Amino acid sequence: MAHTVLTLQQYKQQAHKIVAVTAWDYLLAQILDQAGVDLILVGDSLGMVALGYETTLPVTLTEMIHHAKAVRRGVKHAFLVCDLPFLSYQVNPELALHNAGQILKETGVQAVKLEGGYPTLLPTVQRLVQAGIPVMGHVGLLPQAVHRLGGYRQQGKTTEAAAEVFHQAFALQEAGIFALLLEHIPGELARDITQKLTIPTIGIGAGTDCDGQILVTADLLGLTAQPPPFAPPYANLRQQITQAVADYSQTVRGQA
Ligand SMILES: Nc1nc(=O)c2c([nH]1)NC[C@@H]1CN(c3ccc(C(=O)N[C@@H](CCC(=O)O)C(=O)O)cc3)CN21
Ligand SMILES: CC(C)C(=O)C(=O)O
Ligand SMILES: [Mg+2]
Repeated sequence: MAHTVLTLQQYKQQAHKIVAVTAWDYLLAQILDQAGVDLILVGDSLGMVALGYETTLPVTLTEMIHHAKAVRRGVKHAFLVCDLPFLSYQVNPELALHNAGQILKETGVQAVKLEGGYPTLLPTVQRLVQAGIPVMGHVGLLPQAVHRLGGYRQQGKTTEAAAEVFHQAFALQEAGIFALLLEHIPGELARDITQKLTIPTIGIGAGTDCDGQILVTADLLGLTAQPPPFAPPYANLRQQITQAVADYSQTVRGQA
């Protein structure tokens, strides 16, 4: 059975953890879906892992749509979400609805995710939800705000900063998001938010007490040259690929 927003809500109620990963192409998406993950995010981190940009800021709506269409063809069961890229939703709610709607129409993903919330983005979240588009929230470390934050540092460390993340989480739930991504915040803060919200939380670098976990697939597989400190590799594909190509090269050159 294909997953829906309801599956994710039930998982929270049943204390059944949500397994989420990112994808950017057909091949990996098909493998991830067949491996049985619950949620696949076409994350704008694809700008860094698949396109070689230094940050996620240059990623365009056209690029996200291109990758999301490829991912969609590989996914049959997982709930499929696409990140709204930088500047596709911050200008005003109407432009955000136009862009999010274009993503849903052209790619077949089921939901979109956007970074941040209170105060300016709440009307935007409401606008999308009213139009029938499920929206996932994202608080804590916001990679699209890397220049304002001064790096990819952990957020919510002081009492005031923690209260601010908490406030954002509640305001977004109130605005109608169906799930919330918590990135790079202390585990206790993520646990408190998870206990107090009725919608599921999905953590990355946010401890073990969220309703689910997400990792960038390149980090999970050990493909990334310099993964974030909170992303443990579950395979060593970078090294295995290097070895496979070395073996192949030796075979070919041996045929001289
Ligand atoms: N491959 C990949 N994995 C990710 O999880 C990811 C991306 N790319 N791109 C978008 C953002 C960027 N992320 C990152 C990147 C680096 C750190 C990191 O190195 N943090 C250090 C401090 C960095 C600093 O001070 O600037 C840390 O100790 O928290 C954390 C999250 C998470 N996201
Ligand atoms: C936090 C992560 C999962 C994300 O938004 C991305 O991969 O773009
Ligand atoms: Mg993202």
